[in-house]
This record gives sequence, structure tokens and C-alpha cells, in this order.
Amino acid sequence: MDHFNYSGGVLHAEDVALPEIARAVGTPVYVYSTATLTRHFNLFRQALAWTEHLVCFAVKANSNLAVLKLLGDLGAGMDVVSGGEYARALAAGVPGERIVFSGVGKTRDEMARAIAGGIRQFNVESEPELLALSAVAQEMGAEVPIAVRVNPDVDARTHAKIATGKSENKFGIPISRAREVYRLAASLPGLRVVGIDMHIGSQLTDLDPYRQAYRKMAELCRALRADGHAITRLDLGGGLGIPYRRDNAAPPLPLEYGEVVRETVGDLGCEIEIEPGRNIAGNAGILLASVIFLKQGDGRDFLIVDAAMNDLIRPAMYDAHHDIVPVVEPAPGAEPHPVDVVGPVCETGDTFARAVPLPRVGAGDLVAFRSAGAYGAVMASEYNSRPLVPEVLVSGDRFAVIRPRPSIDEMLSRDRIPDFL
Ligand SMILES: Cc1ncc(COP(=O)(O)O)c(C=O)c1O
Ligand SMILES: N[C@@H](CCCC[NH3+])C(=O)O
Repeated sequence: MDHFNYSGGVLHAEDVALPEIARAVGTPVYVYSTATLTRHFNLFRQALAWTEHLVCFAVKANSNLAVLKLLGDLGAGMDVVSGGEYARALAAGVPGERIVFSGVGKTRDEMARAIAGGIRQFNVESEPELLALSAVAQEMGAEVPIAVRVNPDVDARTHAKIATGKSENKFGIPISRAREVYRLAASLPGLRVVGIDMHIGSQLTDLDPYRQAYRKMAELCRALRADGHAITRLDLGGGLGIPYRRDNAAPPLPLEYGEVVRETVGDLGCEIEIEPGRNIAGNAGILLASVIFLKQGDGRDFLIVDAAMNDLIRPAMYDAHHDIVPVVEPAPGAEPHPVDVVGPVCETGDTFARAVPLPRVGAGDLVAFRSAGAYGAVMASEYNSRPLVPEVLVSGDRFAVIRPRPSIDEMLSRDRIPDFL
């Protein structure tokens, strides 16, 4: 359930009519709902209420400081994968003790900054990283908590570009070598082994891969304890999928996911960490756009909107589906008209959907791309010199611009023309 509903024939974000936001901020613009973000975060907390836990929001899904502050104030931890994300989490007021640092390629500089600023744990993904982190920690006279990310070789049954738990993926250490790598970790100065980490992929719509992976984790936990490691924490990653189509069967809910966690690793007495991103933010946001032209093609019509692949790249990158709806509800009995919804960017891939039945909308009308709160604004670029898309946060009947649209002059002012030209 989200908080984007029609009221009086107009799509609202909570109590704010979307045309009001379009008038104030222009389009395209991302709009997020505090009520949905809060609700989704709380669902995970409820799902793990039976045990000591920390829900670490995957910052990569939506890294706006206002979103991070909202979740941080609710008690969320943060899962970060770069120095920039780490800095965002801190700037949003989340203490280092609630930040976990993941990622296959942390630099020494990123490690040092996170150690200096405070860190809950590093999720280490390779032996060279263990050695580097040990060296950095020693130089700083620190002892840093670590978990090793283990690759369980489980098929997450999701899009190949976002599956991370198979042996051919770059992530983690093969589970078959985990005991040897933990031995190395325990022998290195500056590191304190506290847990095991796993993340098998994103947009999982089936709980079975989790079940398989977490069973392997439980087995590994017992083996590592027998080897003398004090494993007190399990980081189970994120990845729980969301419904992208309103008319489809919904993927499992956090509560059902929580039951799988309990059933597979619940008896180990470990503190549980999870790293959901999309499930919290995805359906808490929409991308609001205006129609520029309705153009007749040969056998098809194109609805050209002012949002493009640079603003929302998921359809071009993963053939992802986003429901596209008119902001003003069609009159009862209005005939839907199939259109290809496209953006202004000069690539054929700048196509959001083909032959979607939309009621007649024309130039100046507003449309909304649903399920755009995760991996939307964060993946936006300025391709075709289109200024970065702005973001708005709604709370009840109020809204605030949480990232303004840069002017074209601001965009140009970042470039430098060197003296030798
Ligand atoms: C290490 C890690 N944790 C958490 C996530 C969050 O995934 P999702 O947004 O699918 O929950 C990702 C992305 O897949 C990730 O790479
Ligand atoms: N960017 C991807 C998700 C990546 C998950 C990264 N760990 C998407 O939009 O679906």
C-alpha cells in the first residue's frame, strides 16, 4: 500500500494534489511520501520484532538527505557502499555505530574516513580487502568490527544484472572458502570478526532463494563458531521485491520474509541486520512528468513526455516496467488509447513503455510513473545536458523541495575551459 491515490479525480501524494507540485516546482520531478516510507520501514521492524535487529536502509536506493534523515530518525541504520554514501548517512544524523559499509571495492581513503567517523561494521568482500583494512586500521590504532560477505551460490531468480549471489558474480567470498578466509581475518591485527554477511540480489519475488541462502548461512555460522570465531551478528542483505504492476500478484511481504529469517537463522542467538532499499523506497515515490507532444507515427502514436531515460533509467537499463497513469482521472467510459511513452533524449532506448493503454492525454497534461522512489533519482544523469531532476517530499498536506532543479547556468558553471584553449 502506498499513499498515492486519486481524490476528487486527481492523483494525490498523501493530501497534496500532484498538479500543485507541478505548478510550484515544474516537471519532471520525483515526489516521495513520508507516510509510505515510514510505513514500509516499520513493516520490516515488525517482521523482526521477535529478535534483536537493525534495519539498515540501503542508501543506494534513495540517498536524498531528507529521506535518510526521516528513516534515521525512525531508528534505521544505513547500508553504504561508498565514501559519498557514508558521508550522506552521517550528514543525515545517523551515527556511525548504525552504519554498515558494503561493496567490493572500498578504497583505503574510504576505509579511513569511515573508521574516523565511526562504523558499525565493514562487510569485507575479499582477502585483499581484509589485508588493506587491517593495514588502515593499524595505522589509525583502531580495531574495526567486520563481517565477511559470503557468496552462497544461490540463484535469486531475478534480473541477471541485479543478481549477486551466484558464484559467477563478483560479490563476496565463495562459501566453500569461507572458513579459511575467516581464519585469515582472525589472524590480522586491527580487525575484530563479529558476523557473517550475505546479499543475494535485488527485486526478489520468491522467498525460496532466501531460504536456501540463509540455511547455508546458519550452517556456516555453526562451523565458524566451532572454529572459535565469536559470531554474534548476521547481516542478511536486502533485495525483497516490490509490485511494479498494480494488477499483478504482489511479491511476499516483509512479515513473510521475517518468518523465513526466523525459520532459518532464528535459533542462533545472533543479532539480525537486514539491508532493504527498494522495498522501503520504491513504492514511496513517483516521477511526475508533463506531456510535451502527442505525435502520430506509422501505425502507432508516441506520447512524448518531459521525463527521459536520464531521469529514470530503469526501463532502458533493465527493460523494467513502471505503471504510467494520468494525473487527472479519465472521465468514466473514456476509451483508452495505446501509446508508446517516450522521452526527448536522442536514443531509441529512451522508451518507457510500448503500447500502453492511456486515456487521451495531450500536451500539457500530467502523467505519473509509479514505483519510482528507489533507483530513480539516484541513477539520474545529465545526459543530453538535461539538468538533474529535482525531488520533493510530501508529509500530509505539506510538501518541500528536498533537491531543487539546477538551472542551466548552474549546470554549465561546473565546467572549466583551460587556458590552453
Ligand atoms: C549489499 C547490498 N545491500 C542491499 C541492497 C539493497 O537491495 P534492495 O534495494 O533490492 O533491497 C543491495 C542492492 O541490491 C546491495 O548490493
Ligand atoms: N539499480 C537496480 C538495483 C540495483 C541493486 C544494487 N544492489 C534497479 O533499479 O533495479
